[in-house]
Amino acid sequence: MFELNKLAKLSYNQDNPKSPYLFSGITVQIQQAERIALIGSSGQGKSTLLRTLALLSSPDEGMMLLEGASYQEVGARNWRKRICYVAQQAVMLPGSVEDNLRTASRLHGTSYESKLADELLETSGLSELDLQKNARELSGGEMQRIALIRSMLLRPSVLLLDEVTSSLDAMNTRAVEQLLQKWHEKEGTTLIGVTHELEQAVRSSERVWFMSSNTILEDAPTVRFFSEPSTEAARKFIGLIKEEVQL
Ligand SMILES: Nc1ncnc2c1ncn2[C@@H]1O[C@H](COP(=O)(O)OP(=O)(O)OP(=O)(O)O)[C@@H](O)[C@H]1O
Repeated sequence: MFELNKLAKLSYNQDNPKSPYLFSGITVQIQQAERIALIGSSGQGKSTLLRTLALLSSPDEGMMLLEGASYQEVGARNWRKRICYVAQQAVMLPGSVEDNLRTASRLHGTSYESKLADELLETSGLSELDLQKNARELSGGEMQRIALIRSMLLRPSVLLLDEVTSSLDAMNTRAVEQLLQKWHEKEGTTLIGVTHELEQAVRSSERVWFMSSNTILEDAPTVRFFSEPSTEAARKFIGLIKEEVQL
């Protein structure tokens, strides 16, 4: 369904003696709808990888295919309709919350599904929100959920989630996790989510992509990754986080 073949992005710092790449040699396949957690330490390029998958940044080498068609064949506009990136720092466009929710359908020429929007607002804990409110006056957590719903309304094949619950309290985090799980089951959407919370990765994925050494060093079922990581880097990473959690 979605395939990356030797995908690479050059680093800003070309003089780095270790590698000229931020990441390289990324070869993975997604055969059917999956929930994938993209994890790894800070600065590995997780966000940049997601942005590249959504064609918000171009790959420097390698190939990306969606249902057998390359990103060049599909074209940036159609590609971005089908593979949506939801940023950690949600960006609200000028206007009301409703204007924001309508943006994606307006841009892509699809119809706005107000009933679905209401359902998504309710399930993510935003049923009380005044849709005529200026979107830029929302709290960080409200903006994150509106940005997520704005993308979901496009019904993409792949949703790329960049720490989308980082501004939410525990209750709303769970609500959004459940919303995404149901969406994945109902719509068959593939979810690829960056998280720094390993418990969240365990709760909300069946597969892990572990980024280290400028690539996806491990690609494994979530349970196996956390019980028997096959590289020293992953063992260290899991161990460090466990220590932090105990503190
Ligand atoms: N071509 C590039 N594109 C984007 N970032 C690059 C590039 N080359 C080098 N960098 C650097 O690499 C890092 C990549 O940051 P990015 O946010 O993608 O990593 P991350 O793994 O998501 O980090 P975090 O977990 O802290 O959010 C940044 O420090 C950035 O300056």
